[in-house]
Amino acid sequence: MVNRVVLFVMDSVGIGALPDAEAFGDVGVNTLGNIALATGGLDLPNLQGLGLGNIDGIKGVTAVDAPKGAYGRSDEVSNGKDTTTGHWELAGLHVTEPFNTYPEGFPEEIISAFEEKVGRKVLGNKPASGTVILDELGEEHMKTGYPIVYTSADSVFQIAVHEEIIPLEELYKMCEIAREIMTGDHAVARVIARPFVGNVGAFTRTPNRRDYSLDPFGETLLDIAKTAGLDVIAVGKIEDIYNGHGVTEAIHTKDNMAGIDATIDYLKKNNRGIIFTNLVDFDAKYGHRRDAVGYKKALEDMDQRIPEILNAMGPKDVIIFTADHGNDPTYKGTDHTREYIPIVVYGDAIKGNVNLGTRKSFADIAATISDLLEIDNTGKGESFKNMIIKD
Ligand SMILES: O=P(O)(O)O[C@H]1O[C@H](CO)[C@@H](O)[C@H]1O
Ligand SMILES: [Mn+2]
Ligand SMILES: [Mn+2]
Repeated sequence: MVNRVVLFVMDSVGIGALPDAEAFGDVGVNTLGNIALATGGLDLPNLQGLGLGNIDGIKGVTAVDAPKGAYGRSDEVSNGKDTTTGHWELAGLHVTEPFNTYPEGFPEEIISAFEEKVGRKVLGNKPASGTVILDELGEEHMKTGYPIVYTSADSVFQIAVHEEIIPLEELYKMCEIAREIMTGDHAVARVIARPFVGNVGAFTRTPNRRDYSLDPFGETLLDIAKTAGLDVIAVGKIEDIYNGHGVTEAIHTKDNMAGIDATIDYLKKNNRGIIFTNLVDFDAKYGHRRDAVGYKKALEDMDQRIPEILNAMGPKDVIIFTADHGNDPTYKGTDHTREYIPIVVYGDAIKGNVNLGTRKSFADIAATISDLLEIDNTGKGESFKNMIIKD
């Protein structure tokens, strides 16, 4: 009997190119493997003890003799390599129609509608790295008060403003306006507030980022669990990714360590259902910034805290460590990479040393969680509960 599942997403921690990676512009990508190569190796004793290094085809971490958990990797059915797509598939949806992207910037009619509604002109309107575009346009923004609008290879409409030039409330209002415009034919996966502070040449982004997602197009694992009367606790940006759907309680955390703290706090509380955590620093602070050394340290810092997480678990708790896409910091550009995700499952009720092989869809995780909690499933994905549960 399983009472609670912790679904722990290490954002962007991919483990090697998917068979179709080339169609996404990704050749030879391997977030974990290439970080290990570039930095002289990864020290992840706790994840390795659970079986991370035993996963088929994994590079950069070593296998142990008798891993304490079940382990595997998964292919992605959905047509995309962004956070929304990855998380929706993890929760049991297949995103076969990719979200709109804007490699040439947003069309004139979109920009003019936005400018008219917010009462300001905009700067930028092109794909860019969020830190590079501040260096380029931050000063002009401070002089004119025009928000910086930019996108990336992801399906995103991002608005960057200096917190002392445009108050946060106004930025959030702008995002709501953009969210209304970017629907229908221009359904973008996310509108994102990207506030920053500081002086010219030394701008830094603040934790007041906010994501405005589309509603999931179908019922997810979260909705099903909530309807069944279970707790669905969202830690980090999970609440945003599902636009609040199926979430019963949420906490937004400022960094990976705070996300781990919150997960442990919730594990110590009396709840039943799903604790769904996203640790985004791997992606936002190191993957997109192509900082392999920083990424390595973030991974090792997380690994050091795994014993604390496991100690907070009770006999009816199960934890699943996984990811949503890759973001190889050694690869060209600054975008995500199309990769396998790792799956490591651990708990008193779970058999150790079980190889789950290569799963066909991230949705297998949703199906397995449904099965473990004895609730309905979304109809996508195949449960591997029978392989992992102790008799
Ligand atoms: O370069 P920054 O602004 O961090 O952008 C990254 O963060 C956004 C959301 O994931 C995507 O656009 C991605 O490219
Ligand atoms: Mn992500
Ligand atoms: Mn990202």
